Amino acid sequence: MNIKMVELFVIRMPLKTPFTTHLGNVTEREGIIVKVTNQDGLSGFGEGVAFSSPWYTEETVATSMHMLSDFLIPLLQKHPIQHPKEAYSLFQCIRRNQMAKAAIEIALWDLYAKSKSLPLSKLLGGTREEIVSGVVIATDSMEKALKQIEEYLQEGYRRIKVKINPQMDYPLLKEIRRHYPDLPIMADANSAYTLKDMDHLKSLDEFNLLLIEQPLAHDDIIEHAQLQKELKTPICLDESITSFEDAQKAIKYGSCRSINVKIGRVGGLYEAKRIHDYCYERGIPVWCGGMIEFGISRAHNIALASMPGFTIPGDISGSKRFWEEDIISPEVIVVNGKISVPNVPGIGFSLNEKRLRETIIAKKHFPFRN
Ligand SMILES: O=C(O)CCC(=O)c1ccccc1C(=O)O
Ligand SMILES: [Mg+2]
Repeated sequence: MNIKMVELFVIRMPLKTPFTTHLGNVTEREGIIVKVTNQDGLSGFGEGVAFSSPWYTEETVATSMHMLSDFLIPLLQKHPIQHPKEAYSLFQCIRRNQMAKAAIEIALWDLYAKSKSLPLSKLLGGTREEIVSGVVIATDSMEKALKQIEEYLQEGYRRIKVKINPQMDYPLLKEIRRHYPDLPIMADANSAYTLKDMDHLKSLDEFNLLLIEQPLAHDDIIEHAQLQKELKTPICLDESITSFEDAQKAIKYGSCRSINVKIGRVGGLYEAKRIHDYCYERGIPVWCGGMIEFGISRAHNIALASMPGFTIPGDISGSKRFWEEDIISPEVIVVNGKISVPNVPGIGFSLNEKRLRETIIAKKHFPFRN
């Protein structure tokens, strides 16, 4: 791919409103923007989606910077590749660290798509011209949740997801259903329950949820299979699926009926596409998850979600959901609940250099000798 330079930029922005789950509050977001430039002067962009602390997965911004700087970029320097799908096997000698791997792997996909003058969505096999957007409600009170839902519906969103936990589930969902009997609703537990809560979780079946996401342990697929046998509501796995093999096992053993595909959590677009293809062949619906991300990762999500198996609206909201001003230009906008898939080479959005300068807190560069 004739790489000439890789640059890493750590940026930081406050969220417009705090994002609250039973695992804590996110009020500020740090992330890593990756820029890969080739000999022709074309650049591809990626984003590292690990958080500042390891509350969602074990990775952090600092561990990602370490992996990228000391292992992943040096591997690429030593072993030139012809196609981005080779990065996945090149990185296999490093255990896990999926978000660090994805950060640079997706930049290679963007660069490759640009070098072939193809939209990334088309390169991946995407077929949609627009995708249905969804928005997540993550707040600490019923009143705030209802107010946010009303506002988002007014902005055009057509599907919501609410964060739940044993202290805040049945009454919250009951109240939302009372106001919106037909709204497509998902509930995401981020592992707030155990099998002891089986009867309690069964009581949520009455709300006709699209699905319940990751009710049990973050690394479990065994007990989820037990739970799915008893629940009418489809279980969707998020945290438990960190690779194609995890997805295969979860489906084989009946641990879930849908998968939340996050590019960062599974180590890149190649692996995300493999999970999609496997599920698509078997009629298992998938959807694209979110990471409170900046625009570069959001743009990659849009390309991914244009593939035919992404039949459930994802957590892909507009740039304005989290940011006063996003890091991309133009920003991602939601019109009538939908986002259009760009039809220009690569991810279809460029880096907003002014916003980068305003939010940057560290940078590093890695020249390549060819
Ligand atoms: O980006 C978004 O829209 C938020 C999606 C979300 O729920 C989330 C955000 C950060 C970490 C984990 C999760 C999750 O899906 O569990
Ligand atoms: Mg989740």
